[in-house]
Amino acid sequence: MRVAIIGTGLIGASLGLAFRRAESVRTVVGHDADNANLATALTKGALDSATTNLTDAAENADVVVLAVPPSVIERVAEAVVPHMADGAVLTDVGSVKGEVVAAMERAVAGSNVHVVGGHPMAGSHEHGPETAMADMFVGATWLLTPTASTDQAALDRMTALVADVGAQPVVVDPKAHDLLVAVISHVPQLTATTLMTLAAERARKEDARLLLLAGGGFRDATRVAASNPEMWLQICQENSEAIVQVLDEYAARIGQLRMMLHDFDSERLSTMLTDAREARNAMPGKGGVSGQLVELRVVIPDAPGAIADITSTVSSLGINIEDIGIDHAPDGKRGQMRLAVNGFEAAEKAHEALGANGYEVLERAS
Ligand SMILES: NC(=O)c1ccc[n+]([C@@H]2O[C@H](COP(=O)([O-])OP(=O)(O)OC[C@H]3O[C@@H](n4cnc5c(N)ncnc54)[C@H](O)[C@@H]3O)[C@@H](O)[C@H]2O)c1
Ligand SMILES: O=C(O)C(=O)C[C@]1(C(=O)O)C=C[C@@H](O)C=C1
Repeated sequence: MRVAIIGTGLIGASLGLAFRRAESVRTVVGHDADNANLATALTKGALDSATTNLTDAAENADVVVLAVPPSVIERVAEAVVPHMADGAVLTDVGSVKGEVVAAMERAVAGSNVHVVGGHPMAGSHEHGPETAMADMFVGATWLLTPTASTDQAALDRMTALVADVGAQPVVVDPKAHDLLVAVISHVPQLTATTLMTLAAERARKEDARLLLLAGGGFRDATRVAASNPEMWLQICQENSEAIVQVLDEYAARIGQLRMMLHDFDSERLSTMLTDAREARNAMPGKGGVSGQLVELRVVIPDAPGAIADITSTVSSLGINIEDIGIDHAPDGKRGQMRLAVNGFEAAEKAHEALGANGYEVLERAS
């Protein structure tokens, strides 16, 4: 299969790297309006070939993936469709679907090109091809958003392609998609933004040391506040209706929480904290992991080879690291590495081996 990727930024280049390892993909051609991003994607090995001409990229492609910002999807779709092969599939990776899918369907009207909207639930707060990763979609959910007019064979083709890059395809209606992601992606981003702004302003006005005090909790809760503002402005604009609906509910819940604290209603507060804890612990982990994920927190010095020593100690036991992250201490001299492994037995073994190598380890179900 020949695939064209339009927009070789973070998601487009990651997809190119993943496609080039996928069995069903023979050739990956890329185009980007920014020549530097196109060249970086090519150098990173995300593309078999690159072209600065948009319509050349779409020529003879079996699948064209639009990995551009949501606001330009319609314009780019209109430009590529007349050049696409008979029966080809036009898809996208945009974070919003209702309006975007409708725009792509308008662009294919009268042609024999089939639209299947898509949205990988994986990414990062970074942007651009420099931080692209071949494994970005492994184990991630990939939402596919057919409509009443979607061709079943095109949906089947996209389902197989998504599975071929290691993701889990999930079919959902475009409007329903927008409300779902408002809850689990868009409002969380705005919450992180609000929290970060609050802390940064207090640090500026009251105590400059405030942000130095931040531990893993604040860092985890605000990571996505470092995302690309231009992209989020577009996401907010395109999904404002659903976001406002969820923000209203969120604001009402914050109001209830405030009242519980004001009146110190320990019973209701305790119920809320307990329910949230249970829901968080029951959250499905990384796709493909059938057992209980257990997190090991390992204190690491800021020294060459420390990360490699920890990961090789665990992998030499034949234990797969399912997830990994590092929280840096504000002084930059130490940090905590978070490793998730599958099951308590594996966690015990890894814990013991790391302890024997002199590392301080904390273990908990994740
Ligand atoms: N970043 C994430 O975590 C994430 C996750 C899932 C989906 N998405 C979606 O993926 C899409 C791309 O996001 P990204 O994070 O890769 O952004 P990015 O900024 O890294 O990449 C976008 C690329 O599109 C290019 N581009 C812009 N206008 C263009 C045009 N008219 N023609 C050709 N190329 C053009 C840019 O030069 C850039 O290289 C967006 O629709 C976003 O909503 C992002
Ligand atoms: O930063 C990350 O880890 C993300 O995966 C980003 C994230 C998300 O909210 O989950 C952000 C927007 C995209 O549409 C999909 C993914």
